[in-house]
Amino acid sequence: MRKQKSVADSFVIMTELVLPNDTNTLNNLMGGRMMHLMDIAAAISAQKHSNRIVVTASVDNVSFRDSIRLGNVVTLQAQVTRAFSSSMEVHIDVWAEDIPSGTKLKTNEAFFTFVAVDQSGRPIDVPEAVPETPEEIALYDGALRRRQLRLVLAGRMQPGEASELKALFALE
Ligand SMILES: CCCCCCCCCCCCCCCC(=O)SCCNC(=O)CCNC(=O)[C@H](O)C(C)(C)COP(=O)(O)OP(=O)(O)OC[C@H]1O[C@@H](n2cnc3c(N)ncnc32)[C@H](O)[C@@H]1OP(=O)(O)O
Repeated sequence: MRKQKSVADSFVIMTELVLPNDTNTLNNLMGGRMMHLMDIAAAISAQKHSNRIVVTASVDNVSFRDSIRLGNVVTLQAQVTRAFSSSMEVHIDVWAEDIPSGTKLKTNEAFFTFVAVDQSGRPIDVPEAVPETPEEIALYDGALRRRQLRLVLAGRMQPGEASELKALFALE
């Protein structure tokens, strides 16, 4: 039987201070730097779940609605939502905090997919991820639909095979 792990065991929290080297000429955190931080936090979460080396396979859309300012404290929270065979979906939330004014704003959210690999870079199976709280269950339930959508967009799945998407759009 496949090993099971609670999704909560993959929870990661990472905190960074936005320094001058991280910003553009408007003193806002650069998008690429933010993506780097998100990739690291999410990868650590996937590693905690799989106890394996992981590689980033895809990132779902990341939008930059609010800028993060020089001197803000950035908090990233990542957790595996669901594991498939060798791949894991990780959900990540990002907050920016201005400590002097005491304000904290959620600025970004994204889903990353990581694949666990062996020493030769070949995909290797990971434990099942078991959700427990209502929020974890909702993320778990939506993960198959998101997986099918990203695999169709990546040209790795035929739209006709995407059962969850067909149900969503009533394609037949
Ligand atoms: C214990 C360890 C300690 C280590 C302590 C170090 C700590 C330090 C922490 C810092 C950690 C930083 C971590 C950065 C992580 C990088 O940034 S890694 C660099 C960027 N990423 C890469 O270079 C990956 C390049 N791509 C690849 O290697 C291959 O395409 C992949 C992803 C392994 C897939 O290989 P493949 O031969 O196509 O395999 P295939 O069997 O077709 O698919 C395997 C799985 O991938 C999924 N997949 C493939 N493509 C996609 C896609 N586009 N979208 C979604 N899923 C996909 C498939 O659906 C399948 O999933 P399952 O059905 O098995 O669940």
